[in-house]
Amino acid sequence: MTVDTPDGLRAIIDDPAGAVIGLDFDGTLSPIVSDPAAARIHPDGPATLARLGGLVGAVAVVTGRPAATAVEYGSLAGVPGLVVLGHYGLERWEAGTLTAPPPHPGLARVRAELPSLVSRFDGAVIEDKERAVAVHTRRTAGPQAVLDALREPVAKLAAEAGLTVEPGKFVLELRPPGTDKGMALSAFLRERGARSVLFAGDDLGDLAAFAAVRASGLPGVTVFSGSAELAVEADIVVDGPDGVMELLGSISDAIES
Ligand SMILES: O=P(O)(O)OC[C@H]1O[C@H](O[C@H]2O[C@H](CO)[C@@H](O)[C@H](O)[C@H]2O)[C@H](O)[C@@H](O)[C@@H]1O
Repeated sequence: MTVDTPDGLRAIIDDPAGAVIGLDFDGTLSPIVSDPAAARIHPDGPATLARLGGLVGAVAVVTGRPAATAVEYGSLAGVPGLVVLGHYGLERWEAGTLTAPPPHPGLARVRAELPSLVSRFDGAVIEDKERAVAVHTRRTAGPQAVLDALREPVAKLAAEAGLTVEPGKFVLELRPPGTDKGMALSAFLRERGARSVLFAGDDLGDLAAFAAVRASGLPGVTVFSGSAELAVEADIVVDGPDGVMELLGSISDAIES
C-alpha cells in the first residue's frame, strides 16, 4: 500500500483486528460464466481468504446464492472463521452449520407459473435456489432485450406471490422481501463490533452493501469488481476477480509488514 491508500483501507491495515471484510461471490470472488451452475471461485480464492481471515477481525461472503452453494462453489468449507450470509442475509453458514428460515410460501406459485413466462424465450433458464427462483437471460440471442421483456411479467408474478424482484447481471431473481445485502452487512458489523469495513461487489445487489459501508460511520472502503457489463462508483475499482485477489493479497501483505 502506498501514500495514496484511502483512509478506510489505512484503518483496516493499522487495526486489522477491528476490520470486517465483506465479499460478494459471483463476479467478485468467482468469474462470471454463462452457466450459473458452472461458476467456481478464482483459483487463488480459498488461500487468499484463509490468509486474510487469519489477519483481520472477520471475513464474510455476502451473496444472493444459497449459503451452501457458495461454500461448495467457493471451496470455502476449509477457510477458518469464514461466515457466509446467503440469500441476501436470509441464511447463515458458519463452521459447517447452516441456519435458515423455512422457504417463503409464495415460491410455490412462482414455480408453477414462471416456466410459461420464460419458455417463450429460447435460452432463458430458471435457476431454482430453494429459497428464491431466478430467471437468467445470458444464454439467449439478445440477453438485454429478453431481460427487458421479462421485467414486467416477472414483477407482476413476484408481487402476486408476495416476493420481491432482485435484478442483476442478465438475471431477475424472485426472492423473499425484508432483507438485502446492506441489512445483512450492517447486522454483521454490529455483531462483530467492527471498527472498520471493506465491502467488494460487482452487481446491483451489492449497492445496498456499499450504502451500508457509507452509513456505518466507520472508516470504510467500497471496492467494485469491474467488468464491461456494469459501471458503478466505488472508492476502489479493480479488474474483476483477478483484481479482487490482487487487492486482498496486498492488504494481507501490508498488514503483515
Ligand atoms: O450475490 P452474488 O453472489 O453475486 O449472486 C448474484 C447472482 O449470481 C449468479 O448469477 C450471476 O453469475 C452467473 C455465473 O457467473 C452468471 O451466469 C449470471 O449471468 C449472473 O447474474 C447466480 O446464478 C444468481 O442466482 C445470483 O443471484
